[in-house]
Amino acid sequence: MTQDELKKAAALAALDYIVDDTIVGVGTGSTVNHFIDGLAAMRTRIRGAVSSSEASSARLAAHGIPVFDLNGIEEIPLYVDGADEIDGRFCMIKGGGGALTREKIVAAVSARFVCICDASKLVGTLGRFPLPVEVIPMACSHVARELARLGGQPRVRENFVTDNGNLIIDVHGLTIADPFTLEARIDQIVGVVTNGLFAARGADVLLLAGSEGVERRLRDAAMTETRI
Ligand SMILES: O=C[C@H](O)[C@H](O)[C@H](O)COP(=O)(O)O
Repeated sequence: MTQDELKKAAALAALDYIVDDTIVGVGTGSTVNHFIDGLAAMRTRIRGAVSSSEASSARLAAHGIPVFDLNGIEEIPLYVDGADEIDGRFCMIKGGGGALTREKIVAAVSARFVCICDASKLVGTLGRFPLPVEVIPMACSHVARELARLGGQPRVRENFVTDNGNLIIDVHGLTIADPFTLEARIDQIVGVVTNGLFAARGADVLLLAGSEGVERRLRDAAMTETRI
């Protein structure tokens, strides 16, 4: 199977987690696009979605799925999103598509985070994928210097502006042994909006697609594994 076929398999497995008559939290990226396309067939069973990016909102709307403003929503039972890397503790690097801030916001108010990935995303230690950091434009040089002090090689993402009108610095060369501490440390740098480490709010369920099928891993059940 190609990587895209694996992404689709993981995405479609997440449809089993849909709760009828609720609002679904929807992430961003090529894996999530398959989820949105699958969700279209179930749109009469849900009230609609809260989206983490303009791109996902447009795709949801094109399928006739209502997209709600998060501020009007009290409860999101389920958030479905991909990741650039995920480790054994279900901490993730996200933001390869630049949607990390809205993703982190929607994930923060969702009861359950289901991460959908092809098997290449599972790593022992986070950091091979450059860590995205969203920054206020006027603080870009300051934040880059601070990130270099933490041991990374910061590079401003070229020709890219986030949905929030900010810039992304991708930090290369990090070996992230303690994602919880690093996430909090980077957030303390003045000018940082969000960083792409999702440790404090990691995934609850991982749907990992490989050549043998989609493996479901649960963080809170001592890494129980079942084939589905
Ligand atoms: O900003 C983008 C998101 O964090 C994505 O979930 C992440 O980059 C994974 O994307 P993809 O599903 O395209 O590999």
